[in-house]
Order: sequence, then C-alpha cells, then structure tokens
Amino acid sequence: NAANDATGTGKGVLGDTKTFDVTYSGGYYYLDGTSRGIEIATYDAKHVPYYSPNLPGTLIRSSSTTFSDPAAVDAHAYAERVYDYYKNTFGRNSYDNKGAPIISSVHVGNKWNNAAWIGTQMVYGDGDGTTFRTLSGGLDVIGHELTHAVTQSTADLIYQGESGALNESISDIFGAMIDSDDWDIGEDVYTPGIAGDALRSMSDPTKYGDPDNYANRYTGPDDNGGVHTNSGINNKAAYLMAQGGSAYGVQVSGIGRAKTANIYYRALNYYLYSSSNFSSMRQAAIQAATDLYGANSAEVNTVKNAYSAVGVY
Ligand SMILES: CCCCC[C@H](S)C(=O)N[C@@H](Cc1ccccc1)C(=O)N[C@@H](C)C(=O)O
Ligand SMILES: [Ca+2]
Ligand SMILES: [Zn+2]
Repeated sequence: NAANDATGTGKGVLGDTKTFDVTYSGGYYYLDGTSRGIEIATYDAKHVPYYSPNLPGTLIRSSSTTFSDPAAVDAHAYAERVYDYYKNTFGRNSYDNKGAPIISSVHVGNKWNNAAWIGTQMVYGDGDGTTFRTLSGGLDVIGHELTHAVTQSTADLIYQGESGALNESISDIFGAMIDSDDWDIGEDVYTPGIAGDALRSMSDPTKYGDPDNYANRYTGPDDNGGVHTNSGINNKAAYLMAQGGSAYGVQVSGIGRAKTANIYYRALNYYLYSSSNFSSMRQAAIQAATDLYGANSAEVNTVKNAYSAVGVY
C-alpha cells in the first residue's frame, strides 16, 4: 500500500544515476513498486537459464534506498519507462491492458548474450562483455521485450517465418519509439569495446547484413526462418514512414514518429493476426492509417509508398 511506497536510487549499467519505485517492508527496500497501480518487480535469477523453473529467482532488496546492482537498476527503471510509454501514449494499462504485473529477472544464464520475453516475464543475460554488456542497460532492449508481451496479448504473431519477422519488427519499432533518440537497436549494450555500432539498424538494415527489401529476404531455416534478419524489411518500411526518404527508386514523405507509432499500434490491436505475412502487414497498416487519418490522407499515401519502397505489396 502507499504507506510502504518509497523511492529507490542507483547507478545504471552506463553509470548514470536513476530513481525508481520500491517498497519498504521489515527493514528492507524491495525492487517491487506499486505506485503506478500495477506491480513492477525485479528479481535476481542467480544465473539459472531462461528456461529454468526456478525463475523469477530472488526479489532484489537493499537495506537502504540505494541499489548497487546496475543490471537490476536499469531493468527496473526501464520497465517503468516502458509501462509509462504505453499508458501515456495509448492508454494501455500494462502489456495485457488489464494491469498485469511486470516481472523481470536479471543475471539470467551464464554470460548469456541475449534477453527475452518468456511468455510470463522478461529475462536479461549479462552478456560476455565482448558481444554484449548486461542487456538491461539498453532502453530499446526493454522496449523490445515488453512489446513481445503486447504482441502476445494482441495479434500473437507466430514466431516463425514472415509472421515471426513481423513479431520481431514490431518489437524493434516500439523499442525505437521508446528509445527515441535514434533508429539503431541495441547500440547501448552491443560490443562495449566498439563505439558507434549496433545490433541492428532500422534506417539501414543492410549496415548489419539484414535485408531492406522483400526481394532480398532470407528463406532458409535458421533462427525460425530468419526472424531477426527479415525484420529489417518491415523495420525499413517503418523508418521510411516516420522519417521519409527513398529506397529502390520510391520516394516516401515522412509523417513522423508519433503517427507511425499510432498506425502500428492500431494495426497490432485490430488488423494483424497470428499468421499475418508481409503483404497483410501492408494491408493492416493501410487500414489503420485510413481509420486514423482518412482514406485519401497523406498518411495513407506514405504507408503505401513505404511498403512499395521495400518491395512489399
Ligand atoms: C529465448 C531466446 C531469445 C529469443 C529472442 C528474443 S525475443 C530477442 O529477440 N532478443 C533480442 C535482444 C535484444 C533486443 C534489442 C537490442 C539488443 C538485443 C535480440 O535481438 N536477440 C538477438 C541477439 C537474437 O536472438 O538473435
Ligand atoms: Ca536505440
Ligand atoms: Zn525479440
């Protein structure tokens, strides 16, 4: 209850100090905030793997309001940021729109170079220090993972082939909308020894070997049919929709981040379904833009051009 609500503080993965909601009980402060009206809690997995039945692990506590685990500080503070984004932007109350608790575990696995939504909670690896630093240090990582939960509660796009690439792309799109100062994905946690690179780029997916056109999609079996690479095709479309530009001879006039987010959010809630492919993504985005801005609007025209530019019809 409110009487036990307190404000915690601590340094994040990049050394920046953050504050966040905690709860006082029995001489300890717990990373378990309820001041938003839902529970946001962060646990220490103590290196069990992401498929372990022992998740979430141990609720993180401190004998003062200062928390000394950077991975936990960022996982917790960024979960609040992502909750606030969905609530303030779309009125969505947690990933299920019914106030579900947001549970995160840090220190999952042993030097695990990944993070995930495992259907019930978020899990973050510490990285091996070369490929990744601890993954909760990236706001776009939390945005990506919690958006998988939103997708699971709405279109529930099958994590395979084209619907799987769309699932991944929707997570990158909202990761980039929330971590809104760039169109890179993972730049804050990827290769700490190399400046200026990222795991993926939405403005130019080909920079990291991902396709930016349907004609160049991966059709092999790896990674559930290339869900993390073919996401580049839809990521490029979303980037062009927001920022404008030209690709493969097609000019697109940008409509900005906010309208682009509105179109994808509406498509996700009303028009995408579990087996949607790239072509049905195009139709869903056109319909969402039509609903929001009108059939002959500049926004609808931009959506059509953005998908034509990446070879999706
Ligand atoms: C259980 C196994 C992992 C499932 C894939 C998760 S959802 C995922 O896509 N994770 C992101 C993590 C991420 C997100 C944003 C920025 C950096 C890293 C991901 O892209 N993982 C890559 C490394 C992959 O699994 O290929
Ligand atoms: Ca980013
Ligand atoms: Zn993902």
